[in-house]
Amino acid sequence: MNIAVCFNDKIKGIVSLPASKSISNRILILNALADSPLEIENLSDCDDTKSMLQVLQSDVNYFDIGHAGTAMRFLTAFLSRIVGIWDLTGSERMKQRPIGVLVDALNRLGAHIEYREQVGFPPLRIYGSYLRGGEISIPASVSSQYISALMMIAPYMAEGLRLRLTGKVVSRKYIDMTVALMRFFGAEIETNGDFIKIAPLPYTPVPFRVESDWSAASYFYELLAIAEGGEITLTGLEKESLQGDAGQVYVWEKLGVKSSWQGDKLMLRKKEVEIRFLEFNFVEMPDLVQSFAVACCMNGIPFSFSGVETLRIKETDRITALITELRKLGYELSTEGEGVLKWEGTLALPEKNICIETYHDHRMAMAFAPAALKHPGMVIVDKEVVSKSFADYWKELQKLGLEIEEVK
Ligand SMILES: O=C(O)C1=C[C@@H](OP(=O)(O)O)[C@@H](O)[C@H](O)C1
Ligand SMILES: C=C(OP(=O)(O)O)C(=O)O
Repeated sequence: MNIAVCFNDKIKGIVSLPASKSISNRILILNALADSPLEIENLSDCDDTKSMLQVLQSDVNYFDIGHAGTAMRFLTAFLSRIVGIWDLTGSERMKQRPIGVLVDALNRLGAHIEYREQVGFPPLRIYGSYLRGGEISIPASVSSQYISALMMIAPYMAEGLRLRLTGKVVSRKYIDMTVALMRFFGAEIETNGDFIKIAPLPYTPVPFRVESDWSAASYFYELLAIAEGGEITLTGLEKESLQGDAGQVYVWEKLGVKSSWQGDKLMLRKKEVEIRFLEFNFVEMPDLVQSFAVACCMNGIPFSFSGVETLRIKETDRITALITELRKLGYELSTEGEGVLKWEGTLALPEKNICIETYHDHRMAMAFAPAALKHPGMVIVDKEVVSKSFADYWKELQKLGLEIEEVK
């Protein structure tokens, strides 16, 4: 369904954030490997976690995990050590998202995985069996999810795993999250720069509560950054978070949103904008580029964002999507090589009837919605797309004064 969106002038309220999908999908894998009988508290109810659960609870051997990158990558590794023949596929977009680095690594460690269509991409046929393990080098510049996937099954490889990361390491904070969660389940891991050593020591089941999602928090920061005034309370977040996206707090401060903890609640308030230009490297927080790009344009703050090369292989090519859709609102963005997205302040005439395409990407819908503060009545295509990570997104925005009208 497509919707026209606008806001009442007062942005004030309490927002309940969804559980982290990254943590949920890791804990499901760790729990399954540990054969844990324990319930996971506050597991995400998002599509990507449902995709993961559907596979882990199933008794068939053909799985379609839709758009869920973590499910595709983590399950490829997980299934390669479960005896049986498994077919793993996903959405049309998933078939364009590379997986060769992970498949090559697993095959070198003793797995047997074949491509069903295009070499290097899903769908896959996985002949699950015993994994020998050992030492390998793996390129770390495409997706950290390949590394997390290998690491999580490493305690169940006969020789354990010694991983040498090569090239530029992207999304490293997600690797750190994997290390922390594995240790919580009793794994023995030594890290030394880009070398990771994991002992062949099975996990111990532990009770676990999933914290709320810091990536989802970004849309409320963004909303307040664009708004004239207001106050938003976010619930469920951890201050000492396992999520790298918690680092966004300091960047929003520059854009005029101050955060303060009141017990376990995070209060967001307006303050003066500190900068006229935002230069930031997003290599550790790739999922936040859309929120910051829209916020900066709406506030007339030119920017240069580096570390964005992996955005081309996410749910959509997010670089092209941002350039195309922000152009409709009157902002001319450009790129510099593969790794930089920038806005030098060049304006164009906004379109009359703005209609934002979302390209099956939850973060396009979520990041563009706050722009309705400046463009009331703009249309967002396919409102349901948000369920990939945040099914109640529109409901939470409505608490803050969003009005939604269904349109054709
Ligand atoms: O491990 C994870 O949970 C994730 C890692 C990141 O992907 P890349 O490592 O492909 O950048 C991130 O963009 C994704 O949303 C979730
Ligand atoms: C990139 C994302 O997810 P995934 O790679 O897990 O599909 C995301 O949620 O922004």
